[in-house]
Amino acid sequence: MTNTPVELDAVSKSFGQVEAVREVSLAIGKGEMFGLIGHNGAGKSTLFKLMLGLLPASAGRVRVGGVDAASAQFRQVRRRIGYLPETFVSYDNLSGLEVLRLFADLKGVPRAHCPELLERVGLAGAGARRLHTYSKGMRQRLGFAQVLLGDPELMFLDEPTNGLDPEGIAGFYVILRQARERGATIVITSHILAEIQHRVDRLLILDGGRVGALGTLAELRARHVLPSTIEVRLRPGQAALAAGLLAHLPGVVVTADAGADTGHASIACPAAQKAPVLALLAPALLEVAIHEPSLEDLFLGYGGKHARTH
Ligand SMILES: Nc1ncnc2c1ncn2[C@@H]1O[C@H](COP(=O)(O)OP(=O)(O)OP(=O)(O)O)[C@@H](O)[C@H]1O
Repeated sequence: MTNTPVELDAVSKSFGQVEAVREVSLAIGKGEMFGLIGHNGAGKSTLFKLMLGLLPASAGRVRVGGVDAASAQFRQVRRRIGYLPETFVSYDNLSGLEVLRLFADLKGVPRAHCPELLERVGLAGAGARRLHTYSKGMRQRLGFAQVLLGDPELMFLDEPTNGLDPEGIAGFYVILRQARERGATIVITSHILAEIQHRVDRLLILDGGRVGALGTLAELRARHVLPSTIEVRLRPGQAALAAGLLAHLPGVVVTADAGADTGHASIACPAAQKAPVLALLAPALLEVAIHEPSLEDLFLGYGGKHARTH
């Protein structure tokens, strides 16, 4: 695959009056783990379908694997892509192993790989069971096994950890890490922002179908100056004084426990003020913890405002 497996150039998609995706331009590099987040109705699934060639764009150009997604040659590229839809649905009266074999045939992958794949996703003992007996998490695991058939160079995973237990989630990310080690490119969506924020290289926050923000978590933090939070415990009687001590520092807001003197204060603080705050409090400081703005904080500052559920 090319060095830029995904290239979107001013891509838009409308369904009647609804502009689901609006002028999105984006390039995802080979080996990148790329996160796509946005509120319900922000356009994530539509963008996935555009990148998979399942929907034609209304405007703009979609190139995946170096090939135009609207062209006849794209069928060849699609064979090298793994896709996990938001809900993995298959034939309920087939066993897990039979379903996987079916997908192996469709992808042109030897059936002999199927039992090993079931084992990798934690379904070794359940391959002979029919799908209608599977739990939600087991279906998701089977869907993931289907994605891994043929070691795809590019994976699109739509809320892949939905329904997985904590052990399943940890195992899932181990498999993704192994896939990346062999050079795979991964595009992932999730509503569980804490889970993906330290796992993706870059993020796109879709806001009402548009690019709300694009970059690494560090870049987004730097660009959209959100305060860090410094939690401190000070010597007895000092917490109430902290507010006065820090009052002249621009942008610093102190919230101290009222009433009981726990010595605890929470300080919202622009990045540039962290060192001066700590220097001023140092003589009275017993404990300190610094929390940087999370992806959730950033998200609520962008697309979070614009949920679209119609
Ligand atoms: N086939 C369709 N026909 C009409 N409107 C559609 C169709 N598919 C999506 N939409 C609309 O396009 C917008 C974007 O939907 P999309 O499913 O891409 O959002 P999403 O970000 O994946 O949402 P969620 O987080 O809820 O899965 C929504 O307003 C949705 O109602």
